[in-house]
Amino acid sequence: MYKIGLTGGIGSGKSRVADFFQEWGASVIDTDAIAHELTTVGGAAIEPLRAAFGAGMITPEGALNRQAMRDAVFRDPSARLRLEAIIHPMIGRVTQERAALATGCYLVFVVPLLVESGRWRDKVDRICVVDCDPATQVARVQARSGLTPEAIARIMSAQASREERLAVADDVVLNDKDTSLQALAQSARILHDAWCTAARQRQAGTD
Ligand SMILES: CC(C)(COP(=O)(O)OP(=O)(O)OC[C@H]1O[C@@H](n2cnc3c(N)ncnc32)[C@H](O)[C@@H]1O)[C@@H](O)C(=O)NCCC(=O)NCCS
Ligand SMILES: Nc1ncnc2c1ncn2[C@@H]1O[C@H](COP(=O)(O)OP(=O)(O)OP(=O)(O)O)[C@@H](O)[C@H]1O
Repeated sequence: MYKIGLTGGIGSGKSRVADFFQEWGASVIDTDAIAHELTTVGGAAIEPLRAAFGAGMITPEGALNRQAMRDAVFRDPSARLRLEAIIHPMIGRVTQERAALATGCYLVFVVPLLVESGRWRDKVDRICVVDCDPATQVARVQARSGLTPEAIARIMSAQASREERLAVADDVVLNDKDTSLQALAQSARILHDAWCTAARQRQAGTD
């Protein structure tokens, strides 16, 4: 199956762009959503996280205390690495299981840390970056979550830079402060059409 790795910094608009591709017939696997499933009440990561970080990181209901974990890991890189060492292999396994079942004209993996992980280049046909200026990222995340600009800056400093992402991109969707949702849909549509064509050509070549 033709595979796309879709990435971008926090608040760049990855989920919005992935929603368009899904509406147009692609399969979408969102690793952020998988991380949330693993850390909700009864999620497979809860007990390993309780053992590694203590009961204070788990809510009375049995979900991950996201605010406490956010405060811990984006202030302390060693804590972030411990969290990632537990949860990333789990995310990887679920991602593989879902990819094996995927249908549609092509498959999109939404991966916030695609560039950082360095493990995706050989797993996808195209790397697509949703590109956004950092000030707009901060404004969008603030509007969505109410996090302070300082908290958002800490998260962004744990991520690749705009330049590092663009350096590995095969395709770029610009989604900066002047990009309307209509313009975003238009640029996404151009990529969708190109990927469908490439996927069909690949299929024809293997028939
Ligand atoms: C630290 C946690 C609990 C904070 O939860 P919160 O609800 O505030 O954020 P959420 O999970 O919705 O993530 C929002 C965005 O933060 C950024 N982010 C999340 N984890 C990381 C990370 N380890 N490094 C850098 N940025 C990250 C991404 O841009 C992501 O889209 C959560 O982000 C988490 O469990 N992170 C570890 C899993 C992970 O690495 N996820 C991202 C890639 S799959
Ligand atoms: N071009 C745009 N015009 C207006 N709002 C936008 C635009 N692009 C994205 N947004 C809004 O900005 C917010 C962030 O977008 P989105 O959730 O798609 O980003 P993301 O890259 O998936 O972020 P995260 O990494 O935090 O999950 C959302 O509320 C979304 O609706």
